[in-house]
Amino acid sequence: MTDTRNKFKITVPATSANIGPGFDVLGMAFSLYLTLDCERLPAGSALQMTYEGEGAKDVPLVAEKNLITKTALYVLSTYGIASLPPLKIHVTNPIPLGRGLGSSGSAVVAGVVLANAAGNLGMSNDRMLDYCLMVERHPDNVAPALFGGFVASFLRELEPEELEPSSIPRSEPTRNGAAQPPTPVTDIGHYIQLGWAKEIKAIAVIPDFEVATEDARAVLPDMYERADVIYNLQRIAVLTTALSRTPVNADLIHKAMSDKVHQPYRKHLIPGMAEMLEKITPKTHPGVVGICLSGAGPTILVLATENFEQIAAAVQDIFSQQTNGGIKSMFKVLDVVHDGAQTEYFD
Ligand SMILES: Nc1ncnc2c1ncn2[C@@H]1O[C@H](COP(=O)(O)OP(=O)(O)O)[C@@H](O)[C@H]1O
Ligand SMILES: N[C@@H](CCOP(=O)(O)O)C(=O)O
Repeated sequence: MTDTRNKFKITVPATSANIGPGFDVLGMAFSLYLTLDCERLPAGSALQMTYEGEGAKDVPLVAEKNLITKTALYVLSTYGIASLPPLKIHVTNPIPLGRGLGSSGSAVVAGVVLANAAGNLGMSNDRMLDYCLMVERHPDNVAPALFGGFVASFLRELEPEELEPSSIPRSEPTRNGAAQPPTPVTDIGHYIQLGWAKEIKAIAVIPDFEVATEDARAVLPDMYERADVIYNLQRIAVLTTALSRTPVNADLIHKAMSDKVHQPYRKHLIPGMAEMLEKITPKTHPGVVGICLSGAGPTILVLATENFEQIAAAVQDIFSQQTNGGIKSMFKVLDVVHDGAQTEYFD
C-alpha cells in the first residue's frame, strides 16, 4: 500500500544469525533498532542526510556510497527511477558495525524499505526480500530484520545465469546511461517464523574490535566432511523446536547449539571464543541456555533465562584475559522481537 504523507519513519531491528548450527539458515530479530526519520522535500531540493550513533565517524553520507541509500538507489533504478526523491533523512544507528549483529543486513533492509516508501512502489514484504537478497546473498540476517522473530530461511537454487559474477552484488545503481540493472527474479527467499520461548533473552557481549563478515566467510572451507554436515543437521532440527518449548530445557538447547560448520574455522579470529564455548554452560553458570558466535562474530551470543549480568561478566572476563592487555567489551541484554521492519507515516 502506498502513502504519500510528508514524514515517515523506518525502523529495522538488529539481528543475530546462525545460532550455532544454523549457518546461513537461522536468525533472530532483537530489540535494538536502526531508524530513518524521513521528510519529503519540495521538488528540486537536494538529498539531506545526517547520521548519529554507531559508525557516525566512518559511514559515508553520499547517496551513491552509503549502504542504505545505495541499496535504495538500486531498487529505484529497477523501476526506472534514476535518483532518490528529494528527502531529508536522519539515520540513528545503535547497531555496532562489523560485530556480527547484522548491521549491514539491517542497512540493506532499511534501503529497500526506504525505496519502497520514498518511491511509493507498493512492494510486498516478499518482494522486498528478493531485493534484499540481491545485495546480501545470505538470508539469515535480512529475513528476521524484515519479518521479525526467530526465522529459518533458504534461497531457491538460482539458475547459472542468475548467478553471473558480474551481476552480483546488484547493489550498484545505474549511472550515466549504463544498462538497466536486472530486476530480481521472484521468490528467491523462503522463510518461516519459528516459535520462541519468551523467557529466553539474548545477551550480546560485544568486543571492541571488528571482523568484516566477508573476511569471516573467507576462512570457511568449500567442502565439508559428511560427519560434520550430519552433526549440524541433527542439532539444528532439535534446536529449532527446543527453543520454542516451555519449560526451557537448557541442557538440550546448549548441546544443540554446538556447531562444526563455521565456528571451528573462525576461532582464531575471536580470541577467547573457544574457551567461552567450553566453560560457559548451564551447569557452570545457572541461567545459561546456550552460547555461540553471533553471526560472523566477533560478538558472543548467550541465550539465558536469568543472571544476565553475571553471565555477561563471565564472557567479558575471558575477553579481558586475552593477550596484549586483554580485549575490552560491552554487553546488551536484548529481547527477541516479533515485529520486523516497520514504516510509520506522519502528516
Ligand atoms: N547503518 C549503516 N549505514 C551505512 N553503512 C552501514 C550501516 N551499517 C553497516 N554498514 C556497512 O556494513 C559494514 C559492516 O558489514 P558486515 O561486515 O557484514 O558486518 P555486520 O556483522 O555488522 O553486518 C560496515 O562497514 C558498513 O560499510
Ligand atoms: N551466516 C552469515 C551471517 C553473517 O552475519 P553478520 O551479522 O556477521 O553479518 C555468516 O555467518 O557469515
